[in-house]
Amino acid sequence: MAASLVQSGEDAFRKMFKFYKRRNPPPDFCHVIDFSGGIPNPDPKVVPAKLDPATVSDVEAARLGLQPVRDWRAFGLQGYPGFIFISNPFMRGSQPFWVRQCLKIYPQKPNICNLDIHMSPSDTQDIWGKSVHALSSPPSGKREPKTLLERLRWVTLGYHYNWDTKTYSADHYTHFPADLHLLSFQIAAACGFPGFNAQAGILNYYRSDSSLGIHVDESELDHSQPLLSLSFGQSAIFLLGGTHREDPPTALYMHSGDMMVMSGQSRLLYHAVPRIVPAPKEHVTLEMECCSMAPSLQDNAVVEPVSKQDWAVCSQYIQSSRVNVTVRQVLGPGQSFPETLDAGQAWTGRQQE
Ligand SMILES: O=C(O)CCC(=O)C(=O)O
Ligand SMILES: [Fe+2]
Repeated sequence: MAASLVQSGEDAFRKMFKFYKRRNPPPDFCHVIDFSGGIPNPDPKVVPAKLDPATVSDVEAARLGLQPVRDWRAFGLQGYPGFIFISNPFMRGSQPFWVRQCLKIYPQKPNICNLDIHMSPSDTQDIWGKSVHALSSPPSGKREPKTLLERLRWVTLGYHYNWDTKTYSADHYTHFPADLHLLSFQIAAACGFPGFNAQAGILNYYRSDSSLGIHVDESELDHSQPLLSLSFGQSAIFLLGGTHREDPPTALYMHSGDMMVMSGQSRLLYHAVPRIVPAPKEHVTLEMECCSMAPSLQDNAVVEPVSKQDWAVCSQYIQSSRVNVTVRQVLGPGQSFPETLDAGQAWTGRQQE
């Protein structure tokens, strides 16, 4: 049985991935679980998840642009212990701040992005600044070269993930953004993981035809801490599989503002994003009302108002794109990288090959 699956190359996960990626004819999305709204056809797998509202005060949540934890709509999935889906817990008008951070701030140096591979640091120094003019101008009708922002595919934060060796290393670390660190700390605390320490982040930038292949995130050395995932902009079909690559997955919609927490037995599950789909209209228009947000902000808020100019660029970008942020704790308390995993040596070795 296993041999025939391997021969045909069509195990259940790959089959499902191809099904949802297909353009012609487009797939039927009727089996994709949608946690947003009232869940008109509740899927029997979906169960309410219990959070811990006492761990995050309403004031602390509001500083980050989050609703009080008791109002969050959180779900689990039968058969996936430790998986928690939080359906957009952001206060209306606060997503634009996080979108702006993902597009304008987090791609800045010393963070690392895909463009660094073929460009010099001075060329990738100011991706936002070099892109805003073209992105704010009305289309000229001519074929314009893509801006750096449009060519951005990934950014790494904190311990920078090495895509070749699939490792993190002690000597490849830069300061993790404090605002995202605090947001992650509070989300994890509400989900029963007090003390979560965001040490690495990967931002993925998806265009409408992008996808992300089947993988498991296992490079972190401490798997007792959850993996957090936040999404903004257009929606995605997310496939959540099992502990084996070929296990059949469950398909979920991930909309703007939605969060996933993969913990416990679900921390090391295979997953993939076969397709980006247009966001339901009301999600983007209502949730992204940024200019009405300013009066409701507290004095010590982390979330700041986004200027009209910045928002013009961000809103144009997310009309056809999705940004996903995964946040990871790499090391447990007191843990350090083993000597043998010195990525400096591993890296040199590869270059000499
Ligand atoms: O885009 C997503 O929803 C998933 C991203 C992901 O799996 C990753 O960055 O490891
Ligand atoms: Fe992943």
